[in-house]
Amino acid sequence: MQLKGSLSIIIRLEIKKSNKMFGQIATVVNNAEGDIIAIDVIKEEKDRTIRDITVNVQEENQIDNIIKEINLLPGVSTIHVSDRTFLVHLGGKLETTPRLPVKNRDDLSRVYTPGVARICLAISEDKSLVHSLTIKRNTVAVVSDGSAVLGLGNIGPEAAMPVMEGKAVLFKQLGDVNAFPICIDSQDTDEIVKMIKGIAPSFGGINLEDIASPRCFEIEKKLTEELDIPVFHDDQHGTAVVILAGLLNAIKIVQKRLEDCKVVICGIGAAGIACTKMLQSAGVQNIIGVDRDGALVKGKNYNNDKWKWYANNTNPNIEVGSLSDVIIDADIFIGVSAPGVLQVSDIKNMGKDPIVFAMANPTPEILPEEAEPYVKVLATGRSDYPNQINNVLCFPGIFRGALDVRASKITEKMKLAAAYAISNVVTEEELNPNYIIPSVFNEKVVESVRKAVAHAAYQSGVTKKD
Ligand SMILES: NC(=O)C1=CN([C@@H]2O[C@H](COP(=O)(O)OP(=O)(O)OC[C@H]3O[C@@H](n4cnc5c(N)ncnc54)[C@H](O)[C@@H]3O)[C@@H](O)[C@H]2O)C=CC1
Ligand SMILES: CC(=O)C(=O)O
Ligand SMILES: [Mg+2]
Repeated sequence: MQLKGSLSIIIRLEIKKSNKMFGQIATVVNNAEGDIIAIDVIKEEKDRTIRDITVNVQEENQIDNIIKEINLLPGVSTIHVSDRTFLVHLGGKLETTPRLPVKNRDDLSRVYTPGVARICLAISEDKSLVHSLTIKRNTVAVVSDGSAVLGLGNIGPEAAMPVMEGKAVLFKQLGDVNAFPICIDSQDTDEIVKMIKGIAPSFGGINLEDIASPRCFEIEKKLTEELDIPVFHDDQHGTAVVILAGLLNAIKIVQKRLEDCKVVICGIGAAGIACTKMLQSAGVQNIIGVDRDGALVKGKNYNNDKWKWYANNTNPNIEVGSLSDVIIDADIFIGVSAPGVLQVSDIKNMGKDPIVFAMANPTPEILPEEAEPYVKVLATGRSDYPNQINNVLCFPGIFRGALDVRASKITEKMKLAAAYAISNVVTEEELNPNYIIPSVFNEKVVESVRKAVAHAAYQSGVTKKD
């Protein structure tokens, strides 16, 4: 699969000093539409120089072109090529760090045996002490079965690991929540539930990730019923929270009311269904869901309970047909489906000042370059375009808030509070079509979400701690 989007490579070159070739190297890279962003001298010898050039390209096949052309230049040869994204993944992105040093026998006897036995016995007498005396209090499992990884599909648990590690890094960096990537080698609902219940004693929360629908709904429901720690399927609720946050601001720019808007959602899976429910909670009335076979409508027979619910509770005007049919006059398009599903001609048929959230990862439903001339507000799930609508704006803060008050669940009230908190980080003065949602690095985000979620948890009556 060829992926489009900023790729960064480092090419190590040997250049004979007798041939002054650097200008030609730059020309070759430029002609292949690569962008040289750094040059480092690795070694200087009398008759040769070794240099690393860092080049950004948009597509993988440009890399082969650049290397081929460079190797044709007299006196120049490539020693090796490394992909900077692969380099940051070498050895994984995480490690565990002890919170205290063990310097001598005295420390050892407290941290480990015999001293630790007293702590074990205390917890065995009062299980709730596990929250104050172990890592559980501040630790989340990021669990996937590898069945719906980003928009890449069912690529399996091993291939899901880099995404789960990435989520764990973000949990820690943004929310100071410890997180472990746990990829399970089973795609059987009951088996997954059993495995997660089995590891739950070690964790203060379970973040389900990239588990395909409809299996993800059943897994989340069973775990929520059976565990006393928050269980949160990020692709459903994290995404829905951030979409609502973005829409609350986008709608101000186009001066419409959510209640009056026609919203088309493409991809009625985990993210699409949760997003629909959240928008309904915020007052949207006319939502039309579209999947591979077109719009979901009342009266059609669906073999999945979620779609039956969907058909009966959305699309009030019973609009039928393909995405291109039902998108006519829509105010808002939300894509949580697959790359390239939306055409420019569809956007042209939308109502005045279209809002388009093309959120499939890593390649959106329409490329921003194509859509931009025809939309008023555009957002994607990616960090290399403005308006990144990504659940990373939600999950660190929502778990930070939930863990701080030892919430046993994440309720609708807590999710709505998170959405409003995220949207309110953007002030009236800052709001513009390229800034409807705060950056992931905006330090106010996690703190605002944390406070709002903790408060809503009290109001929902699900806290176990002041
Ligand atoms: N930006 C963000 O924060 C997030 C983005 N996403 C993206 O949304 C997409 C869906 O994710 P999930 O809901 O977790 O997956 P899912 O597998 O639960 O649902 C995907 C749905 O899209 C449908 N679909 C696939 N191709 C389609 C097409 N050509 N036309 C219409 N429908 C189509 C599938 O039938 C399925 O119902 C993925 O690309 C994922 O990366 C998901 C969560 C967060
Ligand atoms: C962002 C995310 O969770 C996804 O694309 O699946
Ligand atoms: Mg995901």
